[in-house]
Amino acid sequence: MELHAHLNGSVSFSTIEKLVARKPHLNIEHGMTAIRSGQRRTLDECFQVFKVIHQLVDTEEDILMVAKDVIREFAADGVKYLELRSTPRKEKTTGMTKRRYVETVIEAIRQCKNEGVDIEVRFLVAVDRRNGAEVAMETVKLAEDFMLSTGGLVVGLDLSGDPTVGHGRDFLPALQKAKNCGLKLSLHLSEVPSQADESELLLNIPPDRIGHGTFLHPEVGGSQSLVDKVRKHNTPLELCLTSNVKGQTVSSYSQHHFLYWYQMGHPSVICTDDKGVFCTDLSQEYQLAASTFNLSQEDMWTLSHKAIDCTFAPDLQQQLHQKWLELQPTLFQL
Ligand SMILES: CNc1ncnc2c1ncn2[C@@H]1O[C@H](COP(=O)(O)O)[C@@H](O)[C@H]1O
Ligand SMILES: [Zn+2]
Repeated sequence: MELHAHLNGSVSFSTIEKLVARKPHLNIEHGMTAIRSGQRRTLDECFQVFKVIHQLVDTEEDILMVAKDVIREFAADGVKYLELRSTPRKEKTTGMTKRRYVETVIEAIRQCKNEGVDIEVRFLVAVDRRNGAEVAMETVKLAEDFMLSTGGLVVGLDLSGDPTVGHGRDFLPALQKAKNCGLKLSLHLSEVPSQADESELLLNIPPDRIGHGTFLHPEVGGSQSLVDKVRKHNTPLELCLTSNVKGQTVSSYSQHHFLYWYQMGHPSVICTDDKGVFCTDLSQEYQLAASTFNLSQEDMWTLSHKAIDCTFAPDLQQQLHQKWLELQPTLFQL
């Protein structure tokens, strides 16, 4: 179950190579698009990496290839249900529009389905906080249109982008509108310190899931009132270990807030965030969680099983539970 994956952050090395071959004039090397093992960057530097990738992915053909490759790679890793998220982008130079951007991602999802790739994929339209409130409102309208026209493939809205830019209050009307029209909300919350006010405000909506939530609890500068709100609504957290450690918002794997929420029995879903940029995959994230927090195979199985209840596709949940039941004996003996 992969519930938090940004499309352009998930581009693998082999896909980057194909993109570089299409655009040699950009002089982009792989060191500029990924943060390797042992390397760390500030979150700010991570956002520079996304800019480089966006230069490489600027046509409909690129989006189609990238989305199909990413879906196939998640499937090859054993992921059975994927919620992809991406920020619709307009590119003047290539004529790509935001609408075509979303249509192309949907096309990639449909093509993978027709080709028999063993994975269910749903899409969240992303709002990049850098682009401000007006664009956010336009994005919600776009997401609503696609939710209605894609037969349930577009299921929600994500709020992401550089957390140090803008304030959540500016996005409240757009987020509220999204919620009212039936889009599920996954919000990046307290990814960096000192955002308790913003998180308080956004938790009142309330969102359907939380991305990161690194600094929500009192021990790291959040507050009990924030934790209480999250618990009251039983809002699942999407937790991305490598992303937080490589982006330096968490000092080491053992310090990751996974443990805080997991020990509380709160719905916590392990995700990759940006498997390409952070050079990881979902299996590796599960492995890291297991080895860092001394969790058994059974614990890990239960963690992935419980994630089914956190999806934005309730229509698929029964089918996924069935799949987990069938898969369990083929993987290991509990
Ligand atoms: C590391 N933590 C993070 N925090 C916040 N936003 C992030 C992110 N990682 C990725 N994104 C968001 O996803 C975009 C890239 O994918 P798409 O072009 O949308 O497919 C980034 O530009 C940023 O807006
Ligand atoms: Zn994210």
